[in-house]
Amino acid sequence: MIQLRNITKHYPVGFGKQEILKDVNLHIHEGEFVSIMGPSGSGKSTLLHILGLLEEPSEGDYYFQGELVQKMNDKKRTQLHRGAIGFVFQAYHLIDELTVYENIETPLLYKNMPGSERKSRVADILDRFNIVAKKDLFPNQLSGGQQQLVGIARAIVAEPAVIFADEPTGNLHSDQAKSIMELFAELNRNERITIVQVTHSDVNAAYGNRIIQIKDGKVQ
Ligand SMILES: Nc1ncnc2c1ncn2[C@@H]1O[C@H](COP(=O)(O)OP(=O)(O)OP(=O)(O)O)[C@@H](O)[C@H]1O
Repeated sequence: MIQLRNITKHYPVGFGKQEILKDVNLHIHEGEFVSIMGPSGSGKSTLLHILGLLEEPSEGDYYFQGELVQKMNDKKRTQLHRGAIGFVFQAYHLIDELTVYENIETPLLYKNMPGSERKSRVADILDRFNIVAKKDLFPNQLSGGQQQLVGIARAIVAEPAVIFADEPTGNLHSDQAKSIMELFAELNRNERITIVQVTHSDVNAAYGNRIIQIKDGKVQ
């Protein structure tokens, strides 16, 4: 599903450049639940952003579902963002001015889905995540764990093939973290959604079926 070949990423620093990712080769198959681990600053988020089409690599080839990402036009990338890819951020990134319901509905508005289908999809997700009673509240009226649930609900409402999650439980208590991880494991197992998470936690990594270690920008 995902293949990286000789990916590098560097940023200009003074007259030189700082290498963040060095010659990364990676294969992620459909249905895997992969955890990316490594020390702070080793390039985990940078790698995840490249995988999630939020950043461009400096060199190398990235194939997503068999297609070379560099050759995709903006329309195709936008399509992938709206359909195939869900991204979950550590800091939730919900829209403060929208209610829980509206936040979750947003990705479906971009897909030109009929109103009745939109309503039923959002209702299903609210029900499944046990947040029906919160649907008219705004993000700042929710706990961190509830906000992250909404973030995940928004990421999966359009039924993506893959979810990229950057330390999704980084700001949560351990019991909240546990329910989020159980939810990911269930989505992976029952709905065959491929999951790639960045985590510092061995406990969270154990929910997946493969660990990718990264150190100094290199996959070990
Ligand atoms: N836009 C940027 N410009 C310059 N350097 C950057 C930029 N983005 C990231 N870096 C650098 O790239 C390195 C790797 O950052 P990254 O966020 O990928 O690490 P990480 O492994 O996710 O770290 P952490 O576990 O602390 O979140 C860091 O040294 C960071 O300063």
